[in-house]
Amino acid sequence: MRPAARVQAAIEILDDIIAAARNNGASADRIVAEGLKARRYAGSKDRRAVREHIYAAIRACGPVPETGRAAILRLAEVEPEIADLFDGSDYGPAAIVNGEPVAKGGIAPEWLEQALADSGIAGGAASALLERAPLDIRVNTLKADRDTIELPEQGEPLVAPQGLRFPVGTPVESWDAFASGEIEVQDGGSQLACSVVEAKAGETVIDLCAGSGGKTLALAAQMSNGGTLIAADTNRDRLSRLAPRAERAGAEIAHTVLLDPSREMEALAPWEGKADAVLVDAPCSGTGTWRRNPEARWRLSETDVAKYATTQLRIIEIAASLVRPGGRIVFVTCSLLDAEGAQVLDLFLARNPRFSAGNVKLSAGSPRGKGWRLAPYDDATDGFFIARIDLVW
Ligand SMILES: C[S@@+](CC[C@H](N)C(=O)[O-])C[C@H]1O[C@@H](n2cnc3c(N)ncnc32)[C@H](O)[C@@H]1O
Repeated sequence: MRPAARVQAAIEILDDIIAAARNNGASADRIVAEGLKARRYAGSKDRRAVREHIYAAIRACGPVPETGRAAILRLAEVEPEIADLFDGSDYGPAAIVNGEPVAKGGIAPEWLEQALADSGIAGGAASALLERAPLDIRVNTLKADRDTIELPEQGEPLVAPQGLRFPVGTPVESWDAFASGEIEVQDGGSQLACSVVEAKAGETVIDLCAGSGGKTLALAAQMSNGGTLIAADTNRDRLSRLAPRAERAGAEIAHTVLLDPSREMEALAPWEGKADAVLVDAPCSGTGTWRRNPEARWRLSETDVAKYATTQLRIIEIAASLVRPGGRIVFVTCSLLDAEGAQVLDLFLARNPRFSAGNVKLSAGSPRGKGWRLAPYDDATDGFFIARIDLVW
């Protein structure tokens, strides 16, 4: 494909991404994969170039653009060489017309940019939300150790005790150490959030929103495979992906429990008042993970954020009925909005006087309200709100 044809392909695929974002349709990743598959004539270099144009355009537009063409024209403001490819040639985009609509730049839709600013994320801190994320792994201490593991490439050690960082695109999943479960792909921030649980061998620990078990595996390693580790979630599909991962990682203690979304305690009754620690890695808007999923910001509404906050509070209250006196809850969201972090924590503490905010002992991040925050700009991790909540009496 000629460079101009690649730009036209990006415009067409962006049109589908924009329509899907407006109608809650398929994810950008899936649309890009399908759009490239449909263009059989595109070679691997073409595919890479089209994909890069698409994601660069998504990052360059704040609010949802009207069209794919307007999105690429916005990208051309940041990367002027793109404008030269609007040459009206065969299979390329038509020449630019004076006064043609160009999508708006910025970080996100206006209301969301404001909500982030109100939560202390503005300027460089806001732009950093859209930078490309590096590739982090966690060395699985059930099978190896960061100090002695031998890998095909040398990673940069992270603040997270077993974390290593590699450049984007490093094929870690094809390494022997991945197949044998010695390493897991996990953002450094996510590793730090797990470390706040301080899970120990012999304890009873519940990962209440386990999903496909990224954090469960880290907890099993913390517990040296000793004790009781429950991985619960309401999503059958996600939870079913945990078993093969746990097997590869040698996480023998991880036991899955599928929850009914409105009657979670029915399946969790055996652990009522018994857990030493409950991790609530709650569903959220994901503003802290836009580096990996920049189109997510086009799908959010203020109502969504309010709904997430309500769900988060509900799930922490479920966790509260699971911990034993002296036990702890670790509440985590991958969002930088206070509405899904510090404010939810305040509300929970106000409604549950037997609990108090505990110390988050991390060597990265900074305090936010009664909790802690990791942010791409300051900490070079995904964005997280993390709080420890202790059951004091
Ligand atoms: C942020 S994701 C968890 C990611 C996972 N902990 C990991 O590290 O890969 C939030 C999870 O909460 C689950 N969830 C939503 N409502 C829930 C509920 N009422 N009880 C438990 N889990 C719930 C979702 O299905 C989703 O998998």
